[in-house]
Amino acid sequence: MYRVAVIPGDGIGPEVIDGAVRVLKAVTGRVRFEYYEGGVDVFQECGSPIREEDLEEIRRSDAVLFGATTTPFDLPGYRSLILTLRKELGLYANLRIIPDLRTGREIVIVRENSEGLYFGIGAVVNGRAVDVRLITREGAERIARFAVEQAKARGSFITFVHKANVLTGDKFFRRIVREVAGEEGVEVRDAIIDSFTIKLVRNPWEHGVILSENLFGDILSDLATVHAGSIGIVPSGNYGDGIALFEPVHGSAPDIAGKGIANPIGAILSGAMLLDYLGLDGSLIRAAVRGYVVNGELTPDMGGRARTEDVVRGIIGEIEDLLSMDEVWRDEIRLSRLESDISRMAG
Ligand SMILES: NC(=O)c1ccc[n+]([C@@H]2O[C@H](COP(=O)([O-])OP(=O)(O)OC[C@H]3O[C@@H](n4cnc5c(N)ncnc54)[C@H](O)[C@@H]3O)[C@@H](O)[C@H]2O)c1
Ligand SMILES: O=C(O)C[C@@H](O)C(=O)O
Ligand SMILES: [Mg+2]
Repeated sequence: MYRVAVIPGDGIGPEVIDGAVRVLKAVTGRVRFEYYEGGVDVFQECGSPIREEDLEEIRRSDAVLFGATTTPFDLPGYRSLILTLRKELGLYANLRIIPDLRTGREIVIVRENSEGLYFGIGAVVNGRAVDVRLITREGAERIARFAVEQAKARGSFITFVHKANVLTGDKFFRRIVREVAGEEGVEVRDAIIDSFTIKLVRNPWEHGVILSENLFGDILSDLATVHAGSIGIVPSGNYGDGIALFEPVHGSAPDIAGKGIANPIGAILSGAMLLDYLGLDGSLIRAAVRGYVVNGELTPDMGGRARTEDVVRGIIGEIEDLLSMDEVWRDEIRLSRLESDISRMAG
């Protein structure tokens, strides 16, 4: 039995995570879900967005499923929960897969997740504000290795997006990416961040594996979601050397929170990535989502009139249909339910 720590967060986080967990339960009985709170309320109680004892439990889990939290602009000492978790769990690589669900094409973005301007050193002194943009050799090498693996797995190349014509850190980062990729025989193409935004708008599917530092990767990945039809359907995985965390790319969307219309597909596809990570295979979920999107009513962000609940039920219905049709999946699910019953009986 795998232990998955679930952190729904606030805003639409709990709404989409509820759907993702129900979909995961429909495809596997081999996961136990354990819920944790986090965010501003926890910070006000204990000075950290996540309780220390919860963090210890989360570290002992096999993976994390995360929703989203709201980050106030003016709360002294507060650092967002997701940035805190990325740092505490050593999640240095953020893989964001922007799907075109109708054609099967993808935009693949590898975002350095622990350094750059998000490292966390900043201060205002004597009327001057400074944020340090940190790039280390160790950080650049490990994210370059991660991107190389992604490129090799896809038989593709890397587009390294930077501002090396201006920034010292990016000149350094670029040299290291070329060294690491060169050793593995993976091609690296240069792209300068500002003009690359035009290419990402015009020819989104032609850039192999897009690799960038933290802030550029954050912005590029939100921009790229436009090609998926909505940010609400884009999943991501945060990886390190230990545990991994899966989350939709979107935030807490306060403008639609509580209305029951959040698109749950990004969270559901993050659940599929989580299953892949556990070695349980997320392809049944992906097939069900593709099947649903072709015929089913979508949420308003994608021009439809469906509610979150309709989409979750529709995808679970697709899963049930696929299971009734497909021998292999049916046997796999039966086996996983059997294993779960045995492990429950064993205590
Ligand atoms: N991982 C995280 O916890 C995370 C990530 C990004 C932003 N945030 C936080 O979320 C809050 C809101 O940020 P924002 O407005 O810049 O970004 P956002 O992603 O929350 O929302 C941007 C726009 O996309 C829409 N949207 C997002 N997800 C959707 C979904 N699943 N279905 C339908 N529409 C969806 C929203 O309604 C909004 O119009 C901020 O406090 C920010 O700090 C948190
Ligand atoms: O700034 C962040 O990293 C939070 C959010 O914007 C994200 O994309 O994960
Ligand atoms: Mg972002």
